[in-house]
Amino acid sequence: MEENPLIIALDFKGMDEVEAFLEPFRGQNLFVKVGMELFYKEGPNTVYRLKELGHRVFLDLKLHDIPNTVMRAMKSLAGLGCDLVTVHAAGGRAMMEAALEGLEAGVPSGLSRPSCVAVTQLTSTEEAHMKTEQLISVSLRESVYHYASLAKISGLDGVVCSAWEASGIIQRLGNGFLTVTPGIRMGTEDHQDQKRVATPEMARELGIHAIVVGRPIIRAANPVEAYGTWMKSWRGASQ
Ligand SMILES: O=c1ccn([C@@H]2O[C@H](COP(=O)(O)O)[C@@H](O)[C@H]2O)c(=O)[nH]1
Repeated sequence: MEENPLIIALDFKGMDEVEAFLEPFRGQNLFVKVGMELFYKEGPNTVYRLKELGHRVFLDLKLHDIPNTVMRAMKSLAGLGCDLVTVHAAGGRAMMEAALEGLEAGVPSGLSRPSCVAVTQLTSTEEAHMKTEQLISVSLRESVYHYASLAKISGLDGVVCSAWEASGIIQRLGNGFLTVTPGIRMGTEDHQDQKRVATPEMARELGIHAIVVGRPIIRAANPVEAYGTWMKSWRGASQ
């Protein structure tokens, strides 16, 4: 993964909106995230078009199914040429190993396989809800650390977690294991449905590898200006 990317979540209804959003960024190579809304509407052409425009693509479909199904699905996704994909760690070790097997089998010759990271606990989850709804009795941090260890043992490249758990994961599993963190907001912003949030400066200080930012940039009045401001906060003096 390129040094500490800020990944823009392209949470749009369709490619028309994506093209309009990206037009003012022409000439810049971004790292963008395609989620379920866009992929379910537009399909693989989304990835082909974004790659043609020179962007890196995080295809965030959060696969969670039986190992055989995930293996076969990952084989298809690897053929699209995306750079990063996701599974849910709750699917278990056999499922995560199957995901990697599928990615390795499906990657076009001459390309390296997409990195694969596991979602631990969604950044919209609070500890109280995790305990009552998932019946997990350990702390949310412990649950995230457990899922992260499982992902590492399964051979994955890293995890999606919140900034609140990231430094603990890096301490436990090493700096080579990626921490990708959504739930990033400037101090004064509306958190919307995000619960475990941090600012870009905090994320940088915690040693996080990549942040994911959607609405604060894609819904900004001037997205190019907003992206510049966010990059400055995220990269600090090195920007
Ligand atoms: O735990 C998770 C996993 C994925 N996401 C995704 O990241 C973006 C965040 O968008 P914002 O608009 O900045 O809240 C979105 O696409 C989610 O699907 C996450 O938020 N938390």
